[in-house]
This record gives sequence, structure tokens and C-alpha cells, in this order.
Amino acid sequence: MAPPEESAVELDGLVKRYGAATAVNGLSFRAGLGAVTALLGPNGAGKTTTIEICEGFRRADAGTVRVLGLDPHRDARALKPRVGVMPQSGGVPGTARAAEFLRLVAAFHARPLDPAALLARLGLTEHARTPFRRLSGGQQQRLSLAVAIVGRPELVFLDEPTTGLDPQARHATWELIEGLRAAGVSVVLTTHHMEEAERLADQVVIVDRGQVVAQGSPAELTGAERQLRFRARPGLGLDELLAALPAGSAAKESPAGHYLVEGDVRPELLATVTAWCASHGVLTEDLRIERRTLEDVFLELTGRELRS
Ligand SMILES: Nc1ncnc2c1ncn2[C@@H]1O[C@H](COP(=O)(O)OP(=O)(O)OP(=O)(O)O)[C@@H](O)[C@H]1O
Repeated sequence: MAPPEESAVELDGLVKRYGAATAVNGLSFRAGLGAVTALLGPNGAGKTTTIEICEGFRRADAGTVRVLGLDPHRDARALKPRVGVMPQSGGVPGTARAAEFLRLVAAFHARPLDPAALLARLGLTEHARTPFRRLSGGQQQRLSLAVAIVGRPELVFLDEPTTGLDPQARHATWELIEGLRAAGVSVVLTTHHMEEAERLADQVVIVDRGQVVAQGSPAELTGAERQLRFRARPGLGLDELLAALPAGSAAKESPAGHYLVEGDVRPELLATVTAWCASHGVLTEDLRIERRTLEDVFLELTGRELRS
């Protein structure tokens, strides 16, 4: 009897080299069943390579991969009807017409979604007869997403599903992914948008230079702490401000004119900062208290910005 499946995907010590370059360097994580797992990292972090290994498109040089408890290479035939794939490059033949191709893919599955309804949901009805290569980049992406999910897979891999989409299409895609999750589908996606990971993911795996630098739910990663941000004229004497703040607080200016105060953000701390500013004739702009973001977490862990 097959062992029970506990994870949608389980990677352990994954390594992939392209010549002398190591794209994936000992990467391990587990994507839960029925959950949305986001691989978040900057360009070149190794996200696509990792997902392509899970999809069975590439072979790892070392490490183990289990997808729905199976081996993506050895068990490729068994996995095919159970797994949907949205590659970064589209994966649809250039001459294929949108609706025709989607119906064709649907016909290979036992219980497909209604292709016309799916096209409508993704705003592609008026392009139903357009060949793939004539669709805009965003339309191609949406069609690829439709192709990935039309067969009602148990697990879908989405490689940068919203990159290049306008805000409306991005929201439609997010809603669709939320719908998949609500239907119990496991989703593994890659993204370099932290808002996307924060909004969609149950579990975020932050990847940098082929390694996992942190993982957890967005709330676990960003913590409960709040921080205070404001803008003011550059070059404020932060040492002096720090001296007025409770022990354990931190204050920095980055970039010039943008200030961040971290610590136990209570009303007293806010009052101290504003009083200090007032006594120095500093008018703060855009003063706000917010939670740390995944962007902050990434910066803290790697010393670099995610957006770069
Ligand atoms: N086929 C290939 N041959 C050689 N090097 C490759 C190949 N594919 C990827 N790489 C390199 O491996 C590293 C990881 O690339 P990968 O595409 O997996 O990263 P990524 O995190 O998905 O980035 P992006 O967000 O830009 O797609 C990069 O340095 C990339 O240049």
C-alpha cells in the first residue's frame, strides 16, 4: 500500500547546477496539502528551477523531491492528470486558438471545468478565437493559468502567475487562486511580489541564491511587532532621538528623509517621537504605524532589497 500523503510537495536538500553555476543549493521545504505555498525571492533566486524540478521538467543533481507522495520523474504518468502546471513561458503553441486549445486540454480530463466559463472568469471571452501568439503578454498568462487548472488538478504549480498583469487582471487571478484553495486544491506558486505572497500564501518560503532563508506563515515571518515610519527633512540627529526612546528601540534613516523607528510601539513611543520632532522644529509627513512586511524580513535576512 502506498504511504499516506502528508504534503503536496516535499523537497529535501535539492541541488541543481548549470555548468559552474549553482542555481539551487541544498533547498528543503514542505508544501502542505490544500494550502497555498509561495516561493518568494528576487530574480535569479532559483524559484523557477525548483518548480521545474517539481514538475518533472528538470532533474536535480542531488536531493529528493516528492510530489503528492510520488517521484516527478518515475511517476510522471500517474502525476500528469493530478497536477496542473503554469510555466513562466506560457506553454501553449503559438498558433493554438484560446478557446479551442482550452477545450482540447479539458477533453483529456475526466471532470474538467467548463472552458467557456473559465475564459469568462479570466476576461478572455472576446479573445476566444485569437491564436496564442497574438494575445498580449497578460492575456497569454491568463490563458496559461486556465490551461493549468481546467482539469481540476489536486495540485497546481504557478510560475509567476501575475507578473506583468494589470491590477484588474492581477486581482482576478488572486481571486481565482483563492477559489482553488477554497476548493481544497494545493497551490505552489513563485513570485517576487511580497504583496502577492502576503495576500495569498498560507506558507511563504523565502528563497535567495538557491537557498531557503526563512519560511513560515506571513504572520510568523513578519511577527507581531509594529514599526513607526515617517518622512521629514534629511539628516535628523537620530542618536539624540534614540536617547529619548525606551531602551531596545532602534531608529534609522534609509533612504535620506525616510525614517524608521522599531521597538515596542505604544502610544508613549509615538508621543515621544512627535514631541521630539516638535521640539526640533521638524514637521513629519506620512507618519504611520505598520507591521513589518516580508520586504523588511528579506532585507533583514539578506541585506538586500527584494524588489531589486
Ligand atoms: N537553463 C539554464 N542554463 C543556465 N543557467 C540557468 C538556466 N536556468 C536558470 N539559470 C540560472 O540559474 C539561476 C536561477 O534561475 P531561476 O530562473 O531558477 O531563478 P528565479 O528565481 O526563477 O528567477 P526569475 O524570477 O528571474 O525567474 C539564475 O542565475 C539563472 O541565470
